[in-house]
Amino acid sequence: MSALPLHQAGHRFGDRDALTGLSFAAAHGEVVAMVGLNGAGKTTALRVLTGRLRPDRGTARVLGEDPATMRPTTARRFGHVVGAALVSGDLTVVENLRSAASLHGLPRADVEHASADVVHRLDLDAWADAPARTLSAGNAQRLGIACAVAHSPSALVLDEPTSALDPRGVVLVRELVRSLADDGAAVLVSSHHLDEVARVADRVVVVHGGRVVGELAPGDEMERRFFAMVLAADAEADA
Ligand SMILES: Nc1ncnc2c1ncn2[C@@H]1O[C@H](COP(=O)(O)OP(=O)(O)OP(=O)(O)O)[C@@H](O)[C@H]1O
Repeated sequence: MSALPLHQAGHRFGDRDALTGLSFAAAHGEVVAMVGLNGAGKTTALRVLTGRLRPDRGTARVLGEDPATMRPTTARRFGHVVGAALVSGDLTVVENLRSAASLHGLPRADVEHASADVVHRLDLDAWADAPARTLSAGNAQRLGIACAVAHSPSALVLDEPTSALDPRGVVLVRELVRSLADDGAAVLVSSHHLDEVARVADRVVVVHGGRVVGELAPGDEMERRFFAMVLAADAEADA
């Protein structure tokens, strides 16, 4: 079953079309990457999926529900980082994680273990007792992701999750995302890095001009095929 479908989603900011009939889905057990040029519509699509924007047309569903009116029981099975993460600067890394896990409804008995586990998986051990506001940009990004996954969500949406990360962080996030999908989660990430998504994604969706213009199988010549799709879409729009 598809956990994260968008169907013919449209959204306009003033006189600017951000989404122009965007459709795709991520199923349980798969990692789908959305790639596209700056301004293609990736973040707008993810904001629709997290309920922060209502599409002007079309539909979005997360775990079978409209994200804007999602029941709390469903929201607890969802994790996302799109824009600012749900992190308090005054709380320590571990306190933030306990808080995020509890807010997502993790049983009290499991909160401690889940928090410690994700701290370790994202190599934040040395910062466990540091206030979040003292973290470097890369470690703050790791913490935001950690807070989104501590409850082992069934659906996960991450906007450019490795933009501030060092090469080790990139590998750790890749392993984390992969293991969540292997455990059955539907994962959707946006990225600018074709070589990186090729390593983690089952499918790579190309967004251009607010819609999906093709799909790349991870592998050779992704860059060439990416630009061929984008140029073909531009030529079609100009015709
Ligand atoms: N709040 C806003 N107000 C007006 N226009 C917006 C707003 N947010 C996005 N846009 C416009 O919508 C279009 C899609 O933007 P979006 O941020 O979704 O692109 P993106 O693919 O995430 O880009 P990037 O790779 O640069 O992050 C762009 O033309 C952008 O200028």
